[in-house]
Amino acid sequence: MTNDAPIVRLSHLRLDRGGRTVLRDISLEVPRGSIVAVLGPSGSGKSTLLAALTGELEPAAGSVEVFGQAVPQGRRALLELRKGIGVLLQGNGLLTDLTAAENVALPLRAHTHLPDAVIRQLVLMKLHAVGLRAVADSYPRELSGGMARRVALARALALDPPLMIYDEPLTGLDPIASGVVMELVRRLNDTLGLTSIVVTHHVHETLPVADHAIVIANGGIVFSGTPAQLEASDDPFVRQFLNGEPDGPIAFDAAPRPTEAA
Ligand SMILES: Nc1ncnc2c1ncn2[C@@H]1O[C@H](COP(=O)(O)OP(=O)(O)OP(=O)(O)O)[C@@H](O)[C@H]1O
Repeated sequence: MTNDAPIVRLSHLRLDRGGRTVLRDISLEVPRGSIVAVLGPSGSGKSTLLAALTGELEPAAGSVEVFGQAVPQGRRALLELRKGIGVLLQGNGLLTDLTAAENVALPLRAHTHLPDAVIRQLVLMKLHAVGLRAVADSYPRELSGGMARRVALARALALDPPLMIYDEPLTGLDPIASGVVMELVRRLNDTLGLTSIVVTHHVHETLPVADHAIVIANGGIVFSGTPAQLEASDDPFVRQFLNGEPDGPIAFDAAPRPTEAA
């Protein structure tokens, strides 16, 4: 792929789950080096969109390209693709009986044949990148929530993936820890030359570090533009979402919605 080709390209994508259309006509290009925020209320389909990026969910229509290629369907090709995508899942997913360093080493042990001493050095570099080299030998229970999230981030970076996906990276964090994590997301993106997709309903913490934002609601994209354009939008969907209002044009899960899939 050429240098200016988008890292991710979604084209008229439709995603179904459980016989129901969750998202329809989703088109998005994520340029190399950018941070794109995917925003939307609970149940709007953010995790479903991520599942399509990692190949867990096949498109019902349209296409998903990552690194200039359609997301493959074969197991082996998918594993290869996923090595290039660092995922920070909701929660930390740290193994509690392993130290921070041992947690960060897991992907290196699973996917490389590097000697232990080299793995240790790489792990310390990743922990240094998130400002936590000093806690390499601490266990997750000895870390604050924000520190544990950063260790999980170091683990997601272990294999030097060009694309990072953050799924609700701020869940359970206080405002200060949230600020630290989001600044880290921006700094790592820029210093390591990454491209990042941040899926979240934490709009106000995420917009300051994002280059582009989309809002999904009612099964589709209701906004796509810069954070400044989002803040200035007077679209009723956008205003309802930004202000966290229960009543408005965004239908929440309790309301039935038409399906294409059934
Ligand atoms: N495996 C599944 N089978 C059937 N329906 C599903 C499945 N997973 C999700 N859904 C439905 O798809 C819709 C979107 O869910 P999704 O988890 O993608 O939303 P979300 O925006 O990530 O929500 P949250 O912010 O609460 O995590 C919901 O209505 C959900 O009930």
